[in-house]
Amino acid sequence: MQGQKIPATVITGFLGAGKTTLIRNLLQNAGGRKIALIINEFGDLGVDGDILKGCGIETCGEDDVVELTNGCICCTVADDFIPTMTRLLERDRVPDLIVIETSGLALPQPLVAAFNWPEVKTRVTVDGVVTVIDTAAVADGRFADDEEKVAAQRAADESLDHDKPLEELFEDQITAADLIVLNKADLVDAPTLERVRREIGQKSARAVKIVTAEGGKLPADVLLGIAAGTEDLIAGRKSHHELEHEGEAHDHDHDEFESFVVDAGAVPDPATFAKGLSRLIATHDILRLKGFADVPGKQMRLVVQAVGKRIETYFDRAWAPGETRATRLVVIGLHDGLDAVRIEAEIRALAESAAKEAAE
Ligand SMILES: Nc1nc2c(ncn2[C@@H]2O[C@H](COP(=O)(O)OP(=O)(O)OP(=O)(O)O)[C@@H](O)[C@H]2O)c(=O)[nH]1
Repeated sequence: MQGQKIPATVITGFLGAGKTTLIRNLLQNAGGRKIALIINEFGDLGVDGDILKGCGIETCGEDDVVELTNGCICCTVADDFIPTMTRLLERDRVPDLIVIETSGLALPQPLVAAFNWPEVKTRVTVDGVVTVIDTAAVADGRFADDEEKVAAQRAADESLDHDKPLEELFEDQITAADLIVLNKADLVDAPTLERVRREIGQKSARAVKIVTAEGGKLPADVLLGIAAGTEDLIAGRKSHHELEHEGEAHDHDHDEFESFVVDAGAVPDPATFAKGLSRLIATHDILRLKGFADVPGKQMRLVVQAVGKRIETYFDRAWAPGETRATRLVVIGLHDGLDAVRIEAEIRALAESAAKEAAE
């Protein structure tokens, strides 16, 4: 029994798996529950929080969305997460439910362990850790790290301890799960979905429930009310990093990943811009690119979302009065694979050439 503690649901999963999309859907089906959201992102541009704030769902006002952008939540527990939780719990009307979206690069373990801190433990319990998976990316082998590349990196720098960044992080997020969502089921056929389900089932040491979803659409009852009390169990779900450094005082970091923000000019022709971005993403092996674009003559803001080569653009809301219309994109990739100067110049050139084409 968890008594009257407030349930908190942790939504984790790799970059672009569909965490924000799933949360948006959950908010729409929240059945009047007052939900507070804590959103953590890798990169200096708060895109997810901004998208959720802009979604106009009644149960979720601007005050109910707290963004943590000072790095991955697993590394900023003491400085960011605990104070944020304390402030939430001091509010006049405490939420019925807290939903936490981790960054796509976060290890869920340190975050869940933080629910054992005295400030939080008496008031909140982790209802469940929901791990969202991009089924199409798994099917494409995105998380099976390139063994040759890993070996070359280690040979060049013996001190590297996170030698398989993508694969390990992916496995750590599965290890922490109380529920696994195979999202983007629409992008694969039925046999592929079954293959991925088996693969993920094998990676999970415990018999964790696996469900499939398209567009993160799942009934709220599937995601909520798991009543796992995960904070009491997390010590048994160690990450690769914790296993490697057991008994040592050792901080982990995210040095193997990098992000930067690009400011580009207005984009009169979103379709041409998106096509160019998709080519650029493939050339530079960018893991994730997202942000907003200014399309002249349009009242609405354009959202740009890319996960690997797959790119999506849509208008989400009108630019607010006083808000500066701008094109800003965050780019995330592996540290040794990103040439930030070139990528920035190429994105700017793409916006310019899209502008020229529209003018002709
Ligand atoms: N085809 C398809 N696309 C999806 C699905 N779910 C999400 N997407 C798209 O995938 C992209 C990333 O979705 P997000 O919900 O932003 O992913 P995220 O996990 O929050 O991303 P990060 O916070 O950057 O790690 C967006 O373009 C979504 O529209 C799905 O089930 N099918």
